[in-house]
Amino acid sequence: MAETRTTSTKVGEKRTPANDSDDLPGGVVEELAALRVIVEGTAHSTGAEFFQTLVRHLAQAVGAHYAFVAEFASPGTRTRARTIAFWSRDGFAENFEWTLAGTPCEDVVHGNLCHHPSGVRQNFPEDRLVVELGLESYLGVPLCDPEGKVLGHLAVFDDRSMPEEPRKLLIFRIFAARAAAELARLHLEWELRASEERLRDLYEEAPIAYVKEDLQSRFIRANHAARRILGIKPEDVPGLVGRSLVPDTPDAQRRVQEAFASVGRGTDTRGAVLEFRRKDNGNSVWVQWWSKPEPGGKYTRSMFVDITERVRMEQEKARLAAENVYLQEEIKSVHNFDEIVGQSPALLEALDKVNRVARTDASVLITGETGTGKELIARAIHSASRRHDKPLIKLNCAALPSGLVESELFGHEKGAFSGAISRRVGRFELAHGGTIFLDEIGEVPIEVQVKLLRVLQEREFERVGGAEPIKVDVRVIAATNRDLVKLIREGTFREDLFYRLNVFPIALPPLRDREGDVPLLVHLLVTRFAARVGVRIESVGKATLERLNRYPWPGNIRELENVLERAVILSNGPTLEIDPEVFASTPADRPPDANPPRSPGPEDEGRAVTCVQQTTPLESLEAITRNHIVAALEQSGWTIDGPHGAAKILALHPNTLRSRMQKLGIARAPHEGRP
Ligand SMILES: Nc1ncnc2c1ncn2[C@@H]1O[C@H](COP(=O)(O)OP(=O)(O)OP(=O)(O)O)[C@@H](O)[C@H]1O
Repeated sequence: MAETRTTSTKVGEKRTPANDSDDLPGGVVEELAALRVIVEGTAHSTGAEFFQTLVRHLAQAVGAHYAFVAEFASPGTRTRARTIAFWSRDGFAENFEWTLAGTPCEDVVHGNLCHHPSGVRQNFPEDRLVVELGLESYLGVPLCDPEGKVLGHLAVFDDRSMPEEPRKLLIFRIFAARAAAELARLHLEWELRASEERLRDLYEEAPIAYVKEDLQSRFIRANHAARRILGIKPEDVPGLVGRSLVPDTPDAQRRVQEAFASVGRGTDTRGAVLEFRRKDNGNSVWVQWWSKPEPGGKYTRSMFVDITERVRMEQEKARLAAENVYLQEEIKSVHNFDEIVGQSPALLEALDKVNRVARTDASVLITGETGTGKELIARAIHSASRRHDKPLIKLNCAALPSGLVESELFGHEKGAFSGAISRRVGRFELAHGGTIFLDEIGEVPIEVQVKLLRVLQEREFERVGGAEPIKVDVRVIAATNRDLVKLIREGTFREDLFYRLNVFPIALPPLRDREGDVPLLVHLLVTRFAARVGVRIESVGKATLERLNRYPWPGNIRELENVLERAVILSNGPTLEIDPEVFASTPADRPPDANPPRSPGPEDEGRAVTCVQQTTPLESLEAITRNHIVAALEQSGWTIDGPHGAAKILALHPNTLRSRMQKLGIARAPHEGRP
């Protein structure tokens, strides 16, 4: 083994170039030349290129055959190193990796400058490189970051001896300082890149949607969640105008305008609720959206979460609430459609049509005078149809101010939003799967008729104030007591709508044309009212029945119901009698064919009204009942029980009378004493 002299200086010891140069008489020129080489050679390069330039010039400057700069092979373990640039005699050699133990570099990476002027081969027989290259000498220095942490090392070595020369050492140190600075810079850059990558991953994979956009809502960046919610591909992102995905409905536009107006102020803490259409399939998505402008004021960072599911649930809740209200109204009205009474050929013909059409989905137009049973027939069609377990939704088009008919039929989008989506569901949506019964169809305002026509033709419509088409599967049954053909002539009813509705017409005969049906109806209705009022009626007087039969019933069955209900309330015994006076001032004695009563229309309002006023109670039935009970009480001196009591006069059980008095709020005035 050759004699070796090893110098080892701990990193951090003060060995400045100035100290070394003091020992260098006349070496200044060479140092300057070396410095120039290093500055000029590396000034414009960084990274791998910088290190290549550095090792080449270093080898030249110190007159060694070999030079390399190396770093730790993996940042965690410091047992292996790899070269970043390796100058070998007269060219760059391939970089390589090696285990530090048993090599001259081992001591260097622990923070020491090591100089082996000779004998390296003998001292490090396990080092393959040393042996292969037949090395004699080695000079190595650790490369540290500003905090003193060793990042790698710089070494020159030779197959000749390398005597200790302070001038060479100085040059070597200058190169080392440059290399250390670049290595430290690279490490910082890597760390920065890694942390940026981590942030990018976080941004990209975050479950919340993030978008960077300009104040015109032009997208700059959108993370994965944002792209997924809006149905956009990565290549769609740059330049996509977010607002172009907002549907063109007044409500959606208003929301987005308000949201962007508040961006300058920073959006409110609850987040704006916005509606978008997905770019890929046009489906509706709802998001809760927050946005904050960047300090420069040119861009804004937006963040949103998908709340479509929540909104749908709220909409469904609203729909169910509307349905619930409607169904409760329905329950309150008594449906006796199982009791269509009559055997007149005219009625049987109508019922035969009901049977035929019920099985189909055809639209039906029921015509007939008022009170002929049009609604009853509509219900009968629905309950005999395949839709019977779905709702039958009714709308009396004459019962609403014309301005409300449209929103009642089709629903409307409501503007205000304070945490919940508020919209009104129309009758058509409620009837989905079932039947809609449009009573008094002749009263539908002409402007709404177009929309109605579209539902009939295309089975779709938009809510008032909405743009989204809504598909429905609804069977339409309409009814009217007006002459629609006349309305068409007058220009208040659309002909095309008429033909759409009139696919299957059913004309209900007026009661006066239903021969033999009056006695059957009288029997049914008297039994029903007697049970309801709580009186016992066994028969109807012969003369009364005759009068009922002869009377032309301009108000049809509804009028018959009213007359009979009043008669039952006023009845005094088991045989129902009706005062001939009830019919006296009516056209009852007139032969029906001579001057048949017509249903009241605007053109003959005066006559019809007179007729109805004469035959129907002017007061409500409740008022009549009340007056009648009070009259009986006054006659009995407010005595309820006993042979001369009011209960006896009224043929009621005393307890029934008491409860009825309580219900109607009948009480004796204080000065009349207690009953
Ligand atoms: N054939 C019938 N048998 C028993 N009751 C009937 C019959 N037809 C109608 N009614 C009864 O007569 C009343 C009026 O019927 P409905 O309301 O169906 O008539 P309408 O033609 O729709 O009346 P409007 O044109 O005034 O709306 C209801 O109480 C109904 O139950």
